[in-house]
Amino acid sequence: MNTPFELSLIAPAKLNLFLHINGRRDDGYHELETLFTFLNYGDELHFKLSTDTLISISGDTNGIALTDNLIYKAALLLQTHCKVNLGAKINLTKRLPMGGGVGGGSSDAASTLLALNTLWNTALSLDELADLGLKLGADVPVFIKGKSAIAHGIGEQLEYLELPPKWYCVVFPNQHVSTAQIFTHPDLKRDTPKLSGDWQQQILTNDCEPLVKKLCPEVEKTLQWLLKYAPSKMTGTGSCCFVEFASQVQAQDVLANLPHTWQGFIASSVSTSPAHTELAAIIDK
Ligand SMILES: C[C@](O)(CO)[C@H](O)COP(=O)(O)OP(=O)(O)OC[C@H]1O[C@@H](n2ccc(N)nc2=O)[C@H](O)[C@@H]1O
Ligand SMILES: Nc1ncnc2c1ncn2[C@@H]1O[C@H](COP(=O)(O)OP(=O)(O)OP(=O)(O)O)[C@@H](O)[C@H]1O
Repeated sequence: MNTPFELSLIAPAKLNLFLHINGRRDDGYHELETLFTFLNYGDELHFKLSTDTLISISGDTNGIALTDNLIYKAALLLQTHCKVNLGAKINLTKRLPMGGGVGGGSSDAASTLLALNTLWNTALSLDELADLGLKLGADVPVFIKGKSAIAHGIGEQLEYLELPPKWYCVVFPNQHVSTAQIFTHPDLKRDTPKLSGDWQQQILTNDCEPLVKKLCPEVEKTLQWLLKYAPSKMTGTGSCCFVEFASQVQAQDVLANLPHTWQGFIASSVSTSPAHTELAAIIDK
């Protein structure tokens, strides 16, 4: 491969198909077990190499200050860690709702690490990138590794598995939920026993759901409305809710009937992150 000067990469959404909280560590982080799948839908990032060391972001920055943006933080982390004397001009097309539980910020950070590791020729392994990514957020490693998995620990210990592809309708009830607020709330259920035996034979829930429904009536309304179509669930710490189907038309039907006050999208799930599929195609050229 000739090292490219620019490249585009998706930052896909994730869904937590279940999320069990098993306890709280002394540092405040929670021990959890959660099933991650990736969606063929996400933010779009474009990276252009620059020969100075500046890192800039244009496009849909949505009022996030440059130095708070997880894209910038990821780029700076890799630049510093590998002592890179190059920079990057990064453009963001934001499609994933922020504070929606679909992992947009973490996925942006992961795709930035993956793309710049190629453009800057830093050649870190996925394990090394995932270790760096964990400094930015508990969800970053799964996006770096790019395979559907049950995560243990705080979300960084990954047990990979293939999942059959499904179609999802994901609904954002126009309410942003702060992950930190949910994890610090006294009423959060934190005592689900760890999975043992075949996880597919067990009752799988999202332990954040009862609390988020109480704090955000709009989430409760969304889950109720979706129930007309299929069993509804919330992803991560909310606020997005989703229903699963075998076919695209069923997911499309839900989206077509969505009340105007909410936003939604449909997407198919994939066991390999589309960021990895796209990057492999670029590297193979
Ligand atoms: C709940 C999930 O969305 C499931 O996918 C993630 O585990 C959250 O991952 P994330 O957004 O990357 O999380 P971070 O940015 O690391 O942390 C956000 C906030 O959630 C809390 N947090 C996060 C993950 C975890 N296992 N326990 C926690 O208590 C942290 O205290 C922090 O205040
Ligand atoms: N590039 C970015 N995209 C989205 N959010 C960002 C970004 N950079 C920083 N943030 C901050 O991170 C917060 C959480 O963003 P994100 O959209 O990842 O939430 P989430 O989908 O609920 O994540 P998770 O499910 O991982 O908890 C935002 O409210 C925002 O302040």
